[in-house]
Amino acid sequence: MILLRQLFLPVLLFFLVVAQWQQWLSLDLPLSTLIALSISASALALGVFFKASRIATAAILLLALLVGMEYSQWSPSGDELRFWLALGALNVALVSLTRDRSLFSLFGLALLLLFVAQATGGHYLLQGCCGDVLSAQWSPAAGLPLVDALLGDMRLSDLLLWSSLLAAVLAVFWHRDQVSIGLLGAIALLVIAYIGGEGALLLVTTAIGLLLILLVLRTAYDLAFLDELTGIPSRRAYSRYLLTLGSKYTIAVVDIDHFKKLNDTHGHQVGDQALRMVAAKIARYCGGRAFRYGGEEFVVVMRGANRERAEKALERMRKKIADYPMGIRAANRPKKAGAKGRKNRGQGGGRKIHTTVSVGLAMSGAKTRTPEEVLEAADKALYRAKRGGRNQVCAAS
Ligand SMILES: Nc1nc2c(ncn2[C@@H]2O[C@H](COP(=O)(O)OP(=O)(O)OP(=O)(O)O)[C@@H](O)[C@H]2O)c(=O)[nH]1
Repeated sequence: MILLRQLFLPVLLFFLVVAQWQQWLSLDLPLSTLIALSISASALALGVFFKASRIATAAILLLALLVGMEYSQWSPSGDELRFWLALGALNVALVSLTRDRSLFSLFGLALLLLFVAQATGGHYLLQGCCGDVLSAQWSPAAGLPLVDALLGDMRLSDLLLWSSLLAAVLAVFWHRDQVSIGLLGAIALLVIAYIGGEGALLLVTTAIGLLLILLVLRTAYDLAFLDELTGIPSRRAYSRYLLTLGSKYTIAVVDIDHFKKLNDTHGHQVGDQALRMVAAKIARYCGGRAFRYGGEEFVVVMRGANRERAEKALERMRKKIADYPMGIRAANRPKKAGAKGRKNRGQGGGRKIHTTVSVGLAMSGAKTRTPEEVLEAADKALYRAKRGGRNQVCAAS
């Protein structure tokens, strides 16, 4: 597999050179087709590069559709085009339901083989024996009026298309991530091509290619700038955000109290759970931008240097965290579902704990001109909050 991964790009380039030389591929195409092809190929390359295999696989399907249209002698009827679009949409939905795995894994190769088998099988079936199947409609089934009403006017391709939309919606609920939302968007665009026919195809494939590129870039951005554990922006994002600040701003440092004790008493998993809970509350109630600075420390940046407003927001945030009863997960929590598993899940035997935070804040001003100086002043204020008994907000004097 490693050899395959390393040889992928040279082999692809070699194939392109040979294909051009042998005139299997011609670049003598309309500009709009070349643009659509280049955008889809770029989405594929970015997907492979950033290991976003679901996006890369969707790009492969898109390229297959474009290449099929442009390079084969195939000029599809309306019914045929709708069939291929619906089959493409179904495969995108299938990809959306899977997890990101390397394209060069056995699973990735099996998926590619499945696409090739579908393309060849479908092509020969439609050209050969079974072209009629495309225009065939549902024949009423005895005693099933609801099914008849639902499937009444549907052709095979309609059924494939609606199933793919349904599967993609399921994938969104299952994964709850932006890739599955993006792939649902790609299927919605395929629906437009399905309705618009050949005239809409190039525009739609170009739009899907652009959507896939944006999706890879967004995923890469999140990898670089979001904290993996808590999901809020990381220290790197904080450094970037500082570059956008004007001269008046407030920085607060938020630190979880007695976090080492919490880890020692309940274990690191519960510690992580507390970090996630606190991060979510800070992001929601802090009144500015929240970042995980490192360990159990967060920073909040607010535009403007209004001490009263900042203190009010941070005090509310502190109280929300202190009042939140966090149900702790039992270390011996059963993995399998079942009556016992359900009873203990998320409860740690029914126990709730309360976590508190201490906050120090400082504003930019005559003595604190740079963000580093403001952060240092906020850190000193935090130290006073800890010394003063924790679970409080202190402002730099
Ligand atoms: N579970 C978990 N623990 C972490 C993580 N990062 C840092 N820690 C722990 O955070 C603890 C920080 O402890 P201290 O700096 O002594 O602070 P504290 O116990 O909160 O004490 P005070 O700040 O004085 O209230 C250490 O035990 C670290 O192991 C993490 O990502 N997950």
